[in-house]
Amino acid sequence: MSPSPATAVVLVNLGTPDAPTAAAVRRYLAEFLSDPRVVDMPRWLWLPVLHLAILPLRSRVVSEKYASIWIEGEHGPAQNGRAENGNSPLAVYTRRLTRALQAELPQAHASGVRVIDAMRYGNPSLAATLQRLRDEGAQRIVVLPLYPQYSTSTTASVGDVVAKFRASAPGVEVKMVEDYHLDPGWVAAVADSIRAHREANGAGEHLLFSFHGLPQRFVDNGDPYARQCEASVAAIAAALGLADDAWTLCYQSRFGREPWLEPSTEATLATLADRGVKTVDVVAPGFAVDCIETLEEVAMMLAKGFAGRGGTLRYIPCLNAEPAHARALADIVRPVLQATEA
Ligand SMILES: C=CC1=C(C)c2cc3[nH]c(cc4nc(cc5[nH]c(cc1n2)c(C)c5CCC(=O)O)C(CCC(=O)O)=C4C)c(C)c3C=C
Ligand SMILES: [Fe+2]
Ligand SMILES: [Fe+2]
Repeated sequence: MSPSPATAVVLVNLGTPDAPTAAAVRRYLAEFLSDPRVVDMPRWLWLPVLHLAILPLRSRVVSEKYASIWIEGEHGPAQNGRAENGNSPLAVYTRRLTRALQAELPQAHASGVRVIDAMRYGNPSLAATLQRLRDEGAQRIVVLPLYPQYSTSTTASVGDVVAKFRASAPGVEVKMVEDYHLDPGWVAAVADSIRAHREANGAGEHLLFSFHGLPQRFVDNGDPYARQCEASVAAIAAALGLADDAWTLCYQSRFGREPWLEPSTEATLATLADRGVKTVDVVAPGFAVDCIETLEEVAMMLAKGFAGRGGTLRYIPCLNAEPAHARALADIVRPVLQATEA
């Protein structure tokens, strides 16, 4: 066997349950929702609420949603110590994107670069992946969180794991990409995916840019997420030459009772239906790959709700493992790799 390359790129996504069962969803949500970056209530208050009220109810309901989108028949070789979560769309597309990026980067470093996928929560664990790379002799690691827009709840949480690893492995150089919300290659790839959808299906009467939401309080406390979502959309709309009244930026996937970013995707669709709009295209440029929030919430539930109001919602898939996506990420990673070689 050839020795492992001394340079690695780690594509990090949020994470997903190992199976579409209540028990697996409970394990995953327990880890995810215990992260103070995600829910910042005092632990003594939040942990009892989480374990006694939220997890018992939500795990079963959400496991049925996962079951409705689980990808069948994907039994590729086990990679990166993965358990059986290979068939969650988020895991499948992240793994395919990792392979596509690997194919884009062969010449980036004299000794070759190994591209590997990892998850902030669940499997394959980011912390364990970084430790394994160190044990296998990696000297330089570039961590690329698959969040185009920076948020403390997502990117900074990956940063926490990276910071802990750095402290435990002073000999390894670790760089992390903070965001790529205005990267020209990424903006062009998203714009091209919308253009291709419009060429194939005709343009809908209105285009929604739907992003995962965040408590408004996070933004009030300085989280740049909403500003970066707005900047991404302005750049994508400009690349497409869209008129200002042809699109709306909105936020989906609300969780809990406090105010989240507005307007919500659901309320925006209701307003459009009331105005008599019949066809709406929805794209989700905050998600690198499709997942429960795009496939179940948007393409299934919100589409059903809009159909009930007499309209048609056409969901434009995420960039997933498209070659243009892998090329954009390669262009983002290459200069960081070169900077680590010096
Ligand atoms: C307080 C709760 C949550 C915050 C804050 C939050 C921010 C946030 N999340 C993403 C991206 C994804 N979230 C996903 C699922 C998901 N998110 C929450 C809650 C918060 N997210 C929950 C409870 C769940 C699980 C599903 C559910 O129970 O409804 C996913 C998909 C995971 C999958 O397996 O498919 C992604 C991706 C971002 C970008 C973000 C802040 C900007
Ligand atoms: Fe989320
Ligand atoms: Fe959700």
